[in-house]
Amino acid sequence: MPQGAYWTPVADALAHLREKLHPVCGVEGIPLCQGANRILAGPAIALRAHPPATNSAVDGYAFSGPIPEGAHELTLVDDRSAAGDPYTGVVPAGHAIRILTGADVPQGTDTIILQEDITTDGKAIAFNGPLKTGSNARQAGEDMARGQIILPGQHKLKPCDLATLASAGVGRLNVRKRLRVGILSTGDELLEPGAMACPGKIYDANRSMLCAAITRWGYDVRDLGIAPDNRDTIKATLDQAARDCDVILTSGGASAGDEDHISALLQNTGSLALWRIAIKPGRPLALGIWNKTPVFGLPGNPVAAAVCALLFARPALSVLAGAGWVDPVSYKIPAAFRKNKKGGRQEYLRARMTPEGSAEIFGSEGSGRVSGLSWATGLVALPDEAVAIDIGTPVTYIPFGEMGL
Ligand SMILES: Nc1nc2c(c(=O)[nH]1)N[C@H]1C(S)=C(S)[C@@H](COP(=O)(O)OP(=O)(O)OC[C@H]3O[C@@H](n4cnc5c(N)ncnc54)[C@H](O)[C@@H]3O)O[C@H]1N2
Ligand code: MOO
Repeated sequence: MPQGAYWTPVADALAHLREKLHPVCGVEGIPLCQGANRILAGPAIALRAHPPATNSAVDGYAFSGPIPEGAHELTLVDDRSAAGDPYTGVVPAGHAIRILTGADVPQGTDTIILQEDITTDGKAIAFNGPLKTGSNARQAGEDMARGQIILPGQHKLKPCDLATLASAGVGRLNVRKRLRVGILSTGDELLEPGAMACPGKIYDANRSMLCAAITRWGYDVRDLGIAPDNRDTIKATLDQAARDCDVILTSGGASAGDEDHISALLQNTGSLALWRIAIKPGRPLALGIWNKTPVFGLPGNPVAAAVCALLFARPALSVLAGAGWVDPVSYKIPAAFRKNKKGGRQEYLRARMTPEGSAEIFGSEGSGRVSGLSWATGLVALPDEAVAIDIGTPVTYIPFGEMGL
């Protein structure tokens, strides 16, 4: 650790964000079909029981149970109950009725036998017991009761949640308005991807990555482009962005070099809350406020920008967007590598899980080695303190998928 500066521990930086941030997005009503990735403004209540009526889980025959052990014969009612076209009469005792999967179980019946388990001449069915009452029937409300809370407020909706809500009769949702996230790259050296290459220039890797992550997280991306290393231009860009966005993510210029304008500008406003974090990669993360809008000054090196976005921006944006703080889900798996880590800062290594279920790491820890981000399927997180990792030592693995990527 370089001397002469204070390095905020990762846990302190996360605690600071968690304490200071609060939801900034209003509420709007939307149709259910647009709900994926949106955040519920309040609990979702089942407007209808699911299933709404007891229905059949199979194609077969319905009758009144229980049926004792032995051979049985039941006379068939000359009708049927089908999904969407239920039988509305009453099935008399000692009778059975043809029933199809999903059809309401008619009055006078409560038990269904699979069509494969009977023989029939079209007038009666013959089969062997025993059958318990309720066999092959899906009871009304067994999945969701009317009035039940089916999803809590602050929940970010997954595609499968839309099936749950639809089944419970919910057609419209009250959700948080989408968080507007500005993404700005800074640096004279940056070119738009695909532009004519020239000496001294590199392609902007961070903006596409960050814009895509923001979209995956369900937020509204405001692409602020590339700003040159000119303090007035960056200042004007931030002024406009603070009007158009709820939060701004920048990359580059977060350190303390002559052209590191983001940290300098935030420092000038007196709002640079956190700057140097005890983390590798990502040491010069600059967290501040620009005209009341939170700014995440991510480091320029793409790997550091990715790690800081996942570790700090993701939970913070989740709070701002109304979904509350989210910790990444991690797994303890054996290391497939050796490393002697020094104490003082947390380290995040590009990693992937081997077919045997252990964690291998990318060949280089250089935070400009962007290809390692594509190689990896997640990160191995190493603690602040010194650790000696040998093959088989349990390490913390966080799949990118658990961080919404
Ligand atoms: N004296 C010190 N120097 C540096 C320190 C330090 O603590 N003291 N930290 C180093 C670390 S660690 C990092 S990370 C970088 C971060 O610095 P900045 O955030 O100021 O980033 P830049 O200097 O602007 O850029 C760093 C590096 O990344 C490239 N870059 C920037 N933006 C992009 C982009 N959008 N796409 C692709 N590559 C990008 C840039 O060209 C530089 O190579 O500071 C160290 N120095
Ligand atoms: O944050 Mo830097 O990327 O550690 O090299």
